[in-house]
Amino acid sequence: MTEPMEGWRHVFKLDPDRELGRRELDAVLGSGTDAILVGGSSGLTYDNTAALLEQLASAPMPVALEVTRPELAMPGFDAYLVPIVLNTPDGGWITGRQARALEEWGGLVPWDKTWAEGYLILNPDCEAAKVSGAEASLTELQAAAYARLADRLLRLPLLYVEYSGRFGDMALLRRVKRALSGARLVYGGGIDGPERAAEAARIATTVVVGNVLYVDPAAALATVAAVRETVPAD
Ligand SMILES: CC(C)=CCC/C(C)=C/CC/C(C)=C/CC/C(C)=C/CC/C(C)=C/CC/C(C)=C/CC/C(C)=C/COP(=O)(O)OP(=O)(O)O
Ligand SMILES: O=P(O)(O)OC[C@@H](O)CO
Ligand SMILES: [Mg+2]
Repeated sequence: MTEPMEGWRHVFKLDPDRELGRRELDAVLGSGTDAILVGGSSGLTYDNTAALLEQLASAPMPVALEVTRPELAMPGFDAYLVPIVLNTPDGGWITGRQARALEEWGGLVPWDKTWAEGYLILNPDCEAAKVSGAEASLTELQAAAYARLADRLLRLPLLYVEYSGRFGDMALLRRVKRALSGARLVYGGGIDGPERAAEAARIATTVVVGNVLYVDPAAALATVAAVRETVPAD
């Protein structure tokens, strides 16, 4: 991977703090998804993350870790993504915690497979918004301004529009897309089956499916084909 998420249209996000049966996990591994992202905004520990990594040992697709705590730094993943929350007034979640973690891990980070992930958190009720104090109720204009900031000023490789737990505003997502020139647009939140997956895939380059896997695995698995069959409208 020379660019982050290169070739990833559909991604399943697995949360080490939640249980997925072996049968469901095998179905994910055989689903044809482009990648697995291991992440969550609370309850992640070294032990539960290492255990999930072990369960994913036979994955035929890349397995990446969203590094949300310093103690999750561990070898064995194909890629590491470090979140930066763009829309929080609390600098601790923009660069503070990341810099402190790099004091400890900086010399060991595999930089050729590590990237920053600019997060625009837009569901005020999601855990990530609460944890990071994100100002998540944004107008289209405000969201597009953050997109330009990420893309043009900070030149981040990824912009992750995050509605975790709720399906987002697709008109806003389209506006964000138009504001980007180089950053890859990643969308996640509230995809509960193929229809919403296709809607998001018409706009975003990468579509992330999380919670539904734990409540309705069949609906989750059906999102893979839906995303693959959808051509993004530019
Ligand atoms: C081998 C080796 C040393 C590997 C190195 C790995 C590495 C790159 C280490 C670098 C160290 C480093 C920089 C670590 C970062 C530490 C850190 C504290 C970063 C801050 C992360 C951050 C901004 C978190 C805020 C919350 C957030 C944006 C989380 C992203 C994931 C997310 C939104 C998950 C969804 O959560 P979920 O639980 O599903 O939400 P719901 O409950 O609402 O559904
Ligand atoms: O869990 P859902 O709502 O599918 O969201 C996926 C992902 O964006 C969470 O970080
Ligand atoms: Mg989740």
